Amino acid sequence: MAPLSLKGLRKSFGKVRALDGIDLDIADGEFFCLLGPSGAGKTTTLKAIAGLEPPDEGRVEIGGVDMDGVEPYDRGVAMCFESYALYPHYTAYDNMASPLRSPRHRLPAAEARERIGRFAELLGISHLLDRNVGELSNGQRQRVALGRVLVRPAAAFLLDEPLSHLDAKLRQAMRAELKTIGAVERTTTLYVTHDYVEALGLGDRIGVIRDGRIVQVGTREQIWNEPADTFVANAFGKPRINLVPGEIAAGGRLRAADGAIDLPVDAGLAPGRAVTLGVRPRDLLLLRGDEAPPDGTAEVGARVYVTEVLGRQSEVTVTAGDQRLSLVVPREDASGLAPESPVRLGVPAGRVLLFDPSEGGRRLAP
Ligand SMILES: Nc1ncnc2c1ncn2[C@@H]1O[C@H](COP(=O)(O)OP(=O)(O)OP(=O)(O)O)[C@@H](O)[C@H]1O
Repeated sequence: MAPLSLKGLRKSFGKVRALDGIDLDIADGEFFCLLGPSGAGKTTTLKAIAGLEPPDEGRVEIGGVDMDGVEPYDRGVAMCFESYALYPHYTAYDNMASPLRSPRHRLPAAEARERIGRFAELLGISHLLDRNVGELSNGQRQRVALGRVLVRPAAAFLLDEPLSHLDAKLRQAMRAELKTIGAVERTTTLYVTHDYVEALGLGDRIGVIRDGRIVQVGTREQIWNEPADTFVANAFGKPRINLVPGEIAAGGRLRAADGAIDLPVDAGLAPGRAVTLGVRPRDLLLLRGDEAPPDGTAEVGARVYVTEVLGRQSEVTVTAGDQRLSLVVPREDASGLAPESPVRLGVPAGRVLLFDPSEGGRRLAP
């Protein structure tokens, strides 16, 4: 167990700047998720920590020790790649056992067997241990690869999309298992994903990375309720957050969607200032009949564009003024909503976020 600290990491591949000054502190025993789109620099960050891709500038510290000049196998980290590197002609058991047979991590045979058995059980692969890895499905191989990483006592685990090849149901089950394994082992873990559900479900804290920089670090509540900018707001939630151009009007009001949205705001912004209003689809209300909006909720007239059933809920897309908005409502509330039907929405003023339309869309309020 050890804290991880990255200071000003930079790395370029030719003209591509993969890391553009990564600063990150992960506490001892913390489960930290790094979320970002393809090409953001996630894998390069892990490789820099593991010592597989030395940074051009900056520093990696593990357990307070500067890793400059320390060979990968001396860093005490165990890394799991998305492209699991397994020995295809070995059994799953021998693949999991191989790190424990190396001189550096050798464990007494009985202890190794016990650990392998325990992790195989947690990962649901006990029945596969005698099979050659070459005969396994991608999802099974991925679990063996993960097992091979976790079985070895390490100062930190670096996991690169370790569940990407599992089907949705198994993925959900494994997320829960992983969290338990983390709690049991209490090992500092840096977990890389481009799946926001995974990040929200697993991370003690989450870091959002874009273009080789960390855009925001926070708990799931902070990232969800106070996204640093429109990029972070867009990265979490499906359907995506509604982002609507608007303007601060006189008397502390916000007007958006060509005047269709008119809300009181308490943002301390000067009238005439352009803003982007953000509101999540699950925060919008569909007002029924002549139901009055609850306190603190503004009413907005709209027309149904399309509805789509998502299990027990429905996504309703409406047109308000010159904008399309998505809302997610209980399925029964959306039944009978034909395209073009007029509807009334409730926009809770307390759930509205304001962003700067320029300056990278940084959040202005609350
Ligand atoms: N060995 C390399 N040679 C050249 N370019 C590289 C190399 N490794 C990474 N890059 C580039 O650096 C950038 C960051 O890559 P990286 O693999 O870290 O992203 P990522 O966030 O892990 O993406 P993904 O989710 O697709 O795996 C990308 O533009 C990538 O093409």
